[in-house]
Amino acid sequence: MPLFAVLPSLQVASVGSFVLSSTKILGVGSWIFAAFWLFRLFVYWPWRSRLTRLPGPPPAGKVFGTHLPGLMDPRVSPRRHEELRQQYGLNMRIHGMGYFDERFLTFDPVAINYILGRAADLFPKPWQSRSLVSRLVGDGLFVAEGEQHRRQRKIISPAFSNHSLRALQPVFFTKAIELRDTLSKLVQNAATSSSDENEKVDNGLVVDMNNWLWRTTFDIIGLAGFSYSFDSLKNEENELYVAYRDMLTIGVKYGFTLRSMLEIWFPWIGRVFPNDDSNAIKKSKEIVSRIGTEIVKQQKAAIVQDKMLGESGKGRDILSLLIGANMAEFSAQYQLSDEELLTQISTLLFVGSDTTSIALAWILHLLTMNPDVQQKLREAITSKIPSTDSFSVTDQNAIMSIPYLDHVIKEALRLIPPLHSTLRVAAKDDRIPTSDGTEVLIRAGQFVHIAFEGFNTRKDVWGEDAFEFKPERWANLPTAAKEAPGLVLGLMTFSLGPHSCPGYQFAMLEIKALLSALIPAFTFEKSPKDTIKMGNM
Ligand code: HEM
Repeated sequence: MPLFAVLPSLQVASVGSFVLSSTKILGVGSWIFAAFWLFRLFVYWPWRSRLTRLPGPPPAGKVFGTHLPGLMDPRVSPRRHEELRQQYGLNMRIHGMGYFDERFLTFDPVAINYILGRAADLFPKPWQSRSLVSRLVGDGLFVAEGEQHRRQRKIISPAFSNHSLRALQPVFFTKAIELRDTLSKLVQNAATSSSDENEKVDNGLVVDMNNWLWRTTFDIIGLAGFSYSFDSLKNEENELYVAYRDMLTIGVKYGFTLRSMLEIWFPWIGRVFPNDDSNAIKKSKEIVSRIGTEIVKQQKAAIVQDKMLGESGKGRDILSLLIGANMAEFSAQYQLSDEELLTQISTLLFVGSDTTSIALAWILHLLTMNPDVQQKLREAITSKIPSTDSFSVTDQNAIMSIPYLDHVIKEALRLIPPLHSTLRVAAKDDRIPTSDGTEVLIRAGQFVHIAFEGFNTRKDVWGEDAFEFKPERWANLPTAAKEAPGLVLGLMTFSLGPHSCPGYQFAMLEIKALLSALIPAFTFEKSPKDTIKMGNM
């Protein structure tokens, strides 16, 4: 009724009553909209969901009860996943934002292969999480879906080939040695000076390894990614370094606020009501974009010049290989615009530095908890090369094929994957096959949780000691672990399918170079502050 009463009055309204009538319409419209959503949320969705048929933990509360905190918080999630798996099997139903939001949680290799193998079309990343990342780094490879993703992936793949990555090996070792020498100086200075910003303990020094590793991996991705020198190991003043670090720090903090969630649905809020955080992100993005555009321009010019001189392929960093592939004739149908090339720089910084530095920090942590493994690793490295002061190309190649080094890294990546899970959403109603031959019926719009850590620590695959750090297991893997299909390096850590990590070999080479410089030079112990304590050998 109110709707009928309002509509005619609109046609004859004076300015004043027009405002009044519009307000009424808005009010009524909002109520209809809200009623529609409530009906959809509390009646239609639960009614149409078929995940109810799956086993799963009881609802965590009446209306908005959720299982997410236990599954998303890495401090508790590994054990929680194991509990759930033991109680409900490989495939289960969980609740996301409330009882109405039924989601599919799976540890089943058949289901995961089906979902991630069709990620681009049938199970894309949810637009909400893509929008969060895209606001920081643009629509690069990590965010793109469908045809846009296929094109970008096709062009970027050759840059991650074995051959291309081997050519980057010297960059990894140069930076690894620089880090080692910088830390050595810190330890030596601490021994001779009476005061130091780092805390001295016994024969060593407490050092914030997170910070040093992040600076090193950032320098490496700058040089190997696009021949750009951040030199952050020397100081943290480079304009692009500061801009990117600020953007990421604020972005991660900002990403979990109510305002940021609202901005996902109503992006105009950020434009109409800017605040300090959104201004800082905007400023950082402008700097990244300005310097990134210059880098793309220079690289393009260098490639054109190389071609004219008949020296194509001189540039060996990821971006130049990418631009080279983009300019090649075979790629005409996949060609990326300059804007897309620019977003690949932000994407490389986003996915290529933090992940590796987090992995390294956890590896060092695990080595402090297992001094016997640390010692064995040291011996494995020093027995392979004559001197660890510098690394010849022969030494570098020898290091890359030390089995125990490989096993230590894979075991750490198994136990503590830097990205602990991924989320997908069903683009349409579908039937997901499972390993027991049944099918899970999922409705369009329902979320799928794939927990990398939960998959990597399945006791039925890895054995009762699945939660223990045992690099030796990689010398003789259980049959079930060997047989899991489609995995990268036998792990779920790098995901699988069309969105799997193209940088996994890059990361392995980089981590190997850094460990082989650090482990022979220092002993790492757990510090009283729970940071990693480091002492001279
Ligand atoms: C230990 C280190 C690393 C780990 C654990 C890791 C893990 C992952 C995972 C799990 C994904 C898929 C995410 C998802 O689908 O939700 C991913 C994507 C990606 N990673 Fe890595 N990554 C690492 C290092 C690197 C490095 C060093 C690079 C580049 C130099 C890189 C480049 C990428 C790119 C470009 C994507 C997006 C791929 C796509 O969507 O097609 N990653 N990574």
